[in-house]
Amino acid sequence: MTSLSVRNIDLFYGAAQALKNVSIECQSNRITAVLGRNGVGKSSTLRAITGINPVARGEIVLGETTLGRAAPYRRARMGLGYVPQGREIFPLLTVRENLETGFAAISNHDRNVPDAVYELFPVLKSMLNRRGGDLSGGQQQQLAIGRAMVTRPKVLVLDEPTEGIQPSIIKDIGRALQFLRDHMGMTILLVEQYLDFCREIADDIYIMDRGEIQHSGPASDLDLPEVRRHLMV
Ligand SMILES: Nc1ncnc2c1ncn2[C@@H]1O[C@H](COP(=O)(O)OP(=O)(O)OP(=O)(O)O)[C@@H](O)[C@H]1O
Repeated sequence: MTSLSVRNIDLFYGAAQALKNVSIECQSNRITAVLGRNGVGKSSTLRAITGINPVARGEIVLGETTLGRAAPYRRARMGLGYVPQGREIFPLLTVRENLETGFAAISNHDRNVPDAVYELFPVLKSMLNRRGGDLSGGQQQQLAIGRAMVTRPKVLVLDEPTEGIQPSIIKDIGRALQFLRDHMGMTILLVEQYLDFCREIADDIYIMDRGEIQHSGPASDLDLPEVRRHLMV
């Protein structure tokens, strides 16, 4: 059981500050959601956590380990799984090959696809030899989560897993994330614009606006009018 702490991070793109003093506590075995409109800094937060973009200030701690300047592949080996925005499936590789790209982050004797991937997403098993690019958006999202599961993450971070996906598959994805929390001991952080999905599956919710955390607390205590005010364009 591993927690993830984001502590007082600042992140810049050139002179533009995208994140200001952002702190997020993801407790072990809980689902934490960061909600916010387009462009408020959600993806930047995940790119700081995964090490794709360096932070100018603050620290990120995975379990007991401060990540410092560790490269993304090292973070993956330490147990950090990442499902990027837009899924980043390889369109010309098969479903099986896409899943196997996760092997790069793990040691030789773990190089297999866990049964749980096919139990959670049976459609992947039936489409193993199809090209990634032939899958629907929802199937690609399931494949992206399956690929992250291949790396046996202790902490899984997901960038807008419901984006562009039909409601029935959103429900499947919500159930899958709850299964990973409840039965595989994963700590989950997701960023989203879809309030109802977060209220349904998250334990803790943070609201982000203009690069800053504006509000946080247990999902059961959400001040809905305040949250909707931050989510309005
Ligand atoms: N590579 C980059 N170079 C310069 N500015 C960037 C870059 N990536 C993001 N930004 C800017 O940083 C701010 C935060 O963007 P970010 O993508 O983190 O927001 P977001 O909340 O994830 O939005 P979205 O839902 O559109 O992905 C925005 O003003 C955006 O234009």
